[in-house]
Amino acid sequence: MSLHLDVRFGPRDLDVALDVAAGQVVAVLGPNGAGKSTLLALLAGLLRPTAGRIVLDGTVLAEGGGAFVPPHRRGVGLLAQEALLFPHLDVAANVAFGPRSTGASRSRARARASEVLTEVGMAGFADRRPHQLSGGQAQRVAIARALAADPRLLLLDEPLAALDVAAAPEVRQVLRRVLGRGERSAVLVTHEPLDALALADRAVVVEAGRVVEDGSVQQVLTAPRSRFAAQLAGLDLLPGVFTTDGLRTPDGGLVAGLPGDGPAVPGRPGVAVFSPSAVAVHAADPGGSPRNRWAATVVDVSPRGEVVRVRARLDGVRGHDVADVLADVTVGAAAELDLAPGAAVHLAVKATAVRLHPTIEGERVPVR
Ligand SMILES: Nc1ncnc2c1ncn2[C@@H]1O[C@H](COP(=O)(O)OP(=O)(O)OP(=O)(O)O)[C@@H](O)[C@H]1O
Repeated sequence: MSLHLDVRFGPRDLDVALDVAAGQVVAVLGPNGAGKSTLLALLAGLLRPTAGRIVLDGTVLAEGGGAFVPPHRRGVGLLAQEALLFPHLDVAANVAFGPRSTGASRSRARARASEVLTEVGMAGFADRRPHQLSGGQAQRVAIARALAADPRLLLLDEPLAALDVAAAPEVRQVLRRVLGRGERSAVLVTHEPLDALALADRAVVVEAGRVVEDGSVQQVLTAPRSRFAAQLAGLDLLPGVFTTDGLRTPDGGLVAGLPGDGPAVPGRPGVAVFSPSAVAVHAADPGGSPRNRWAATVVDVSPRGEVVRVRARLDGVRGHDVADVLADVTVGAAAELDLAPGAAVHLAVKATAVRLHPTIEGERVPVR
């Protein structure tokens, strides 16, 4: 199976292109309201794209203003946050429901249910009713139900989000097993970077209805190019435009750094990424090289284990919260500098601690 999607959904300003190769698991990350659920709804057939198309294994599932395959004929399985089992059916009948509704005989559907219940470690629960299951067990049954119809593509919408901390690991294990063999393609919407690391091969970051980042999960979390991924990874990120000397940031300054992944083409957008631990905080301008020094105002100071995390807003930028820089300083330094919201500070970070990555923001991801 392979998925090719290049769609617009006008009412929610979504414009996304995405290809998923056979057996690949793609995690879709992004802030609230970014369009992740809308993307899944378009794939599942709950919404029609206003333009563009979705093609699964050569079959056009939906085309703006044209073809539209209804949800139950798509060969797409959807797993939601809640298990949503039929309360009046036992576990086996819940799982057999999918194959039955696509025409399998009763015995064939039962046999298939038994196979997938074994796969998720729930074979011993076939006769139970949903109300006799824990949250984690119910979600494992829901996974079995999604698999029973042999979907060409699995859609997972925050499958662990509704589970308590004790149940999430066992369900994550089951998903690892189910997705880890490279036999099933899946799109996994998650807020949790650990789930992306544990379950996905690739991560796509969606912000404001656009793909702003697409790479291996590792790459997205260690060398983020989007504000959202930088927050997930706990890194600083300043957006800007490349010049021949570095990256011009919204405060008008120039950031120098080491090359990142990809070319720094003058005039093209990029980001400077660095760790809060690499940022030095001073009461007065430390002087020295003119680069990578900013006058800033402290907006928040919070303890964080052994260090104090300072959030400071660059003075050259107005009403632009992307220009906040996080700095981790020792408790002693925070006291000595008398750091509190409103304090004027100077920040400095060495060029060798900064990576300059090109970004795809504002561009369409090329469709292969
Ligand atoms: N049923 C709806 N009707 C109209 N607009 C909607 C509807 N659902 C979502 N939207 C809007 O569409 C945009 C994308 O929302 P969507 O739910 O897809 O984001 P999301 O990334 O899934 O967010 P979350 O992480 O909060 O679930 C948002 O601006 C949202 O307000």
